[in-house]
Amino acid sequence: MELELIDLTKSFGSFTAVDHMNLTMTNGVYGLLGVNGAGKTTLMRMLCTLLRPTSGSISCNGKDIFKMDGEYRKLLGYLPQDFGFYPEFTVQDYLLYIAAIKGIRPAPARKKVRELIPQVGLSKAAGKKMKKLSGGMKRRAGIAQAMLNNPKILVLDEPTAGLDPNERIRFRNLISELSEERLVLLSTHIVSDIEYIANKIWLMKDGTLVQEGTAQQVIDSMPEKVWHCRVDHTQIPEAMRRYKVSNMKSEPQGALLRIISPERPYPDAVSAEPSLEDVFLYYFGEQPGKEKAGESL
Ligand SMILES: Nc1ncnc2c1ncn2[C@@H]1O[C@H](COP(=O)(O)OP(=O)(O)OP(=O)(O)O)[C@@H](O)[C@H]1O
Repeated sequence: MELELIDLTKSFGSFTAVDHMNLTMTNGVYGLLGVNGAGKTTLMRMLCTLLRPTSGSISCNGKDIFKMDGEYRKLLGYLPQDFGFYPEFTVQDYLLYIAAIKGIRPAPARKKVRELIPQVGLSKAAGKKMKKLSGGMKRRAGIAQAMLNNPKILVLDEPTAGLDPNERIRFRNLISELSEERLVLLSTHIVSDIEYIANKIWLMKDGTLVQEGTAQQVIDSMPEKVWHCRVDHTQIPEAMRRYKVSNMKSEPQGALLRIISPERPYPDAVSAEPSLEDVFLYYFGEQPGKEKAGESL
């Protein structure tokens, strides 16, 4: 399976949400990381043929996906950010209903639903109404609906939004399990969602890719260094103004700061191993010294 984006662009009026993106995906997990408004959903909606590009193309194994029509949709599973469900339906009925919409015949649909429910960890909830499920369970039901046609391409838009840490871990494991012999693209603005499971990470900002590679390659790409330093309480505001501070731990005698900076910020600062969180802050955090909106009011 190969998906190729060539010069892919989507504009809404004069605003360009996805700006001449070029990339190729094969089987494995791809993590699309970016802040709100980066263009992730727009990109995913184009990949699912729900939005037409303004220019450029997307091809699947060499064929234009917009010309493949039903053939492409058979290969595709999609979990939108806000997926609709019928609150009064049980999990099982909901999945059977979606299977019917997808044109899967009743007997194979029942078989697939029986297979998927335990796979997404919903065995005990199969007879529960959708409205009674926790956020994590709903998301898992959402993944199950995207998997009904056994898709070769699985697109998940912010699938971990609103999940608690346990549900996040469970979810990550599920994605890893599902990614065998499949192309999985998932978007998030939470680094830990993809740090350990994505074979490739894309950092997306203002409609373009600012960095790509394995977690380690993305970490190695950061041109600045990470420093640990202890400062007095009175120095904190100044440090926050001058530097990108990726973490601050307050202690009785001061604060332990994690700073991203090209040079040693304080004489006693010691250099630390950068993490993907630091890279995220480096590319997406506010510039030091910039006034925050409303600060002068
Ligand atoms: N139909 C539309 N008309 C006009 N502007 C749009 C439309 N859809 C998206 N945009 C704009 O395109 C930009 C990218 O939006 P998009 O939803 O793709 O970002 P995102 O990275 O998915 O963010 P989020 O995490 O908030 O969903 C935003 O500035 C958004 O306001």
